[in-house]
Amino acid sequence: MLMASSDKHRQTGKNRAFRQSLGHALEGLQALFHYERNFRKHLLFGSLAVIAGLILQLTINEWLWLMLAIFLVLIAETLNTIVEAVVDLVVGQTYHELAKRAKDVAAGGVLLAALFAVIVGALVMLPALGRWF
Ligand SMILES: Nc1ncnc2c1ncn2[C@@H]1O[C@H](COP(=O)(O)OP(=O)(O)OP(=O)(O)O)[C@@H](O)[C@H]1O
Repeated sequence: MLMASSDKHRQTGKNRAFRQSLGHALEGLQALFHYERNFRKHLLFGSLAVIAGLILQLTINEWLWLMLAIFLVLIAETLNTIVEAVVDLVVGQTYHELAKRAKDVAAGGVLLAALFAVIVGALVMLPALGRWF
């Protein structure tokens, strides 16, 4: 369930300038961080992986895989949040089978991305740990 955020200017039309588009995109990231516990959790895991990568001195290829895995999870969280918001907007508190399917599928997408991140994490970190010791 998502919390509604207030739009100070109540804009419903198109953004007029790049700065305005960027501002709204940053507001979106702020909302993700503020309202989505799972997004914060994944951001924390991603940050820990980056710290581990710095300590283990990953190669450029290992960094690329790690960044792909981290951003994939965060983007999946973003899509999951969009689905939750739109479903809640459409059905509100009403139970609906399609609302359940949409939210469960969105959550499944996050799970797939998280599995990919665990696999990449293991494939990248284990050899790096081997080199470190
Ligand atoms: N309107 C609805 N109709 C039917 N099932 C729903 C509905 N809203 C939520 N659900 C079910 O409850 C689950 C949790 O929904 P909720 O909106 O609370 O997600 P959430 O806990 O915020 O998810 P996440 O853990 O991904 O942040 C959904 O995955 C779905 O199975």
